Amino acid sequence: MVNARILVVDDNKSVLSALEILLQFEFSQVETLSNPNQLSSYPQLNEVDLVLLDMNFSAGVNTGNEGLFWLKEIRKKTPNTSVIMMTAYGAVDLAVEALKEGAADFILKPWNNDKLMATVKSAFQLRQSKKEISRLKKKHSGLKQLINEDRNYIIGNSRAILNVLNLVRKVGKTDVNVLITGENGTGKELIARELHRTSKRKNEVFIGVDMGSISENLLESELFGHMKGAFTDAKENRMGKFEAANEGSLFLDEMGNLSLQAQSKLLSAIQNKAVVRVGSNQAVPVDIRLICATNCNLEKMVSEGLFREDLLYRINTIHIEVPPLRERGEDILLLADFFLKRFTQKYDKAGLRINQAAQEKLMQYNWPGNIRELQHTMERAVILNEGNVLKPTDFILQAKIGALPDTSPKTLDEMEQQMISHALEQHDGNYSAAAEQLGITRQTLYNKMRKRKEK
Ligand SMILES: Nc1ncnc2c1ncn2[C@@H]1O[C@H](COP(=O)(O)OP(=O)(O)OP(=O)(O)O)[C@@H](O)[C@H]1O
Repeated sequence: MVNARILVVDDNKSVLSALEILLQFEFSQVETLSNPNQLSSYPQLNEVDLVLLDMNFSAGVNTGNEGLFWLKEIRKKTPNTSVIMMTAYGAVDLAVEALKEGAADFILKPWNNDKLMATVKSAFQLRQSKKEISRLKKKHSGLKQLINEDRNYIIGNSRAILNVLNLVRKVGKTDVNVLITGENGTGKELIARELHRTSKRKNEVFIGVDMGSISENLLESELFGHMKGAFTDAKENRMGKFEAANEGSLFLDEMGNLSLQAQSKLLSAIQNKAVVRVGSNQAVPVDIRLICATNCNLEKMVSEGLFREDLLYRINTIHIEVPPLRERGEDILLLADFFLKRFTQKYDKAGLRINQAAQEKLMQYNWPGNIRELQHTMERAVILNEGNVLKPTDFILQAKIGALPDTSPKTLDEMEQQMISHALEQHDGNYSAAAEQLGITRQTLYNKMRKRKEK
């Protein structure tokens, strides 16, 4: 028994009862109606799965117009309900017209029971498939929204970041491939998301792949997908990131970590605008906007034979360089404040602020880990602080020597700056104590700090 609600509309009572008896064998709910005028107020018509509708109601009239009229009415009221037309006059042109108006199928009277049942069942299945498609479409668009959710804002007021954002706005609208370079933690992924958000693909997905974290033997299947049985763990067919990003943007991070073999496979996918799943020999076309990122100098890698020049040429139609945080001095406090707000909210520590000396400390540090390091530093400070004020000692800035660019002072000026920072840090931002340790007056220390800010 199929769980479906079916309504038969015909002014001939014997047709109604014959069809009711027949259909009840297969369908759980069969209802009948002899007057189509009652269709407009029929209870929960939108929950009827299928209507079997006569084409001619007024005695002696057989143009089919009445049936077509009621077909249109039903389609208007409940577009998802399937309608099968019934007529004793098998005019083909009438059938075609009804189908054009959206009827699911056509039955001729007198009907053959088996044929009628087959027609009704397949119309019902079609309706179920349409319902499923519309449910999946809704789910798909909900998922896309979730994936693209705008969780991150690009904070910054420095000339350097404003230039980058300006370029993003210009390039975002186009469909060109973009290469984003910059040190770790400078915000390359955020820029990539912004490019997607400002593009015409913004309602499609943004798929990110960290090329550095995928092992060589899995890379091809991750990017291009695989067929069931292609290798031991391939238990079923799976699409890769290229196919998943179809019509959207594909962000390939850590491009400098790709082996030459992987580079050549990637190049062929980009050139052909198609991928071949591992274990298949069929090319699947893909339409993606490619955004790549790296902290490596790919040009240098090309000259050393470590990166394919033709691949570099393909991926860097536009090159965006994201500046390190130390070159965006005026953004440090802006970002610190942004993260302070985020983490005081997250850890329920409203009212926490950063004092002047701590601000100096943040300003003077050179942030080798860039914005990610600042973000972690702020989070740690907010978690560990037990008062209302974040002081220099709350900020543990311990750049690991190996991971640091060379920060040893190269000029007298730099050495002085480091000594001042160190003294302030040791004395928790207390200017008098720091000045005493440095063997200068408090005023001289102030003057030096002021001059430094003016530079
Ligand atoms: N301008 C910014 N405003 C606010 N948050 C930022 C900004 N730039 C980066 N961030 C945050 O800093 C963190 C690091 O950024 P992101 O991951 O984009 O850097 P990345 O350059 O891609 O790093 P990696 O090279 O390590 O992949 C993220 O949490 C990001 O949200």
